Amino acid sequence: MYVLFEGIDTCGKSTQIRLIAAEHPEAIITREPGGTRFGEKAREILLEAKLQSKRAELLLFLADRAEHYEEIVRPNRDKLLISDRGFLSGIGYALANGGVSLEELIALNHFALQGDWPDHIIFFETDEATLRRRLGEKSADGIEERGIDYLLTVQEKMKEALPKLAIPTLILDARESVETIHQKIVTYLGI
Ligand SMILES: Nc1ncnc2c1ncn2[C@@H]1O[C@H](COP(=O)(O)OP(=O)(O)O)[C@@H](O)[C@H]1O
Ligand SMILES: Cc1cn([C@H]2C[C@H](O)[C@@H](COP(=O)(O)OP(=O)(O)O)O2)c(=O)[nH]c1=O
Repeated sequence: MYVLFEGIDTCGKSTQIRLIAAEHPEAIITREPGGTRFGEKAREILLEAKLQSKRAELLLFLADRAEHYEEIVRPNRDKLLISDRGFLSGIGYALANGGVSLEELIALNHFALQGDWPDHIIFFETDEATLRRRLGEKSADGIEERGIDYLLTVQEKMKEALPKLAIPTLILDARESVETIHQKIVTYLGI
């Protein structure tokens, strides 16, 4: 079962993944960008967010995704496989950057993932006040430095894309307690 944890920065993805990892030592936990040797190098470049071409940035995220699929997802498809971000981030951030349509992004991601979409998406929705507070408590990487409005636009783009993807999705309110959210995820996934 291939599950994406999705949502903008600080919505609580890593916190929830850590709880599942502790309860399920057999789970394969991975992330995008990253998760492979190539991916960790790509991640360093991508998080600096210094590429001048948004297209180059998008293609590097997609190259990371294709390698991640081949090395991590495909061989572990039948295990509990949880990824901290995946192609929904790919779509949301790229739409917020502009210059590419949702239809093009679906086709590009279909290519990178060999048409093998995740089984479920766990989507965390946050709000401006929570985002502001949580971002204030951590040091920003290059992408986060693009600002609050940018991240809220990314969230809107992800929400708009979800119905077009037809992937079973659990939508969570990021403001709820860590334990409430955890229980909702465990019940939804049946794990
Ligand atoms: N449900 C929650 N309620 C309050 N604080 C939370 C909750 N989930 C996560 N946090 C806190 O918010 C911050 C960002 O959480 P994190 O899991 O790292 O988000 P993400 O992986 O989505 O960037 C951390 O300081 C974390 O402890
Ligand atoms: C997977 C992916 C991530 N991103 C962005 C989202 C994040 O800002 C960054 C990954 O950072 P990361 O530290 O993994 O996210 P978080 O702060 O939520 O823990 O890359 C894209 O722009 N496109 C993509 O395809």
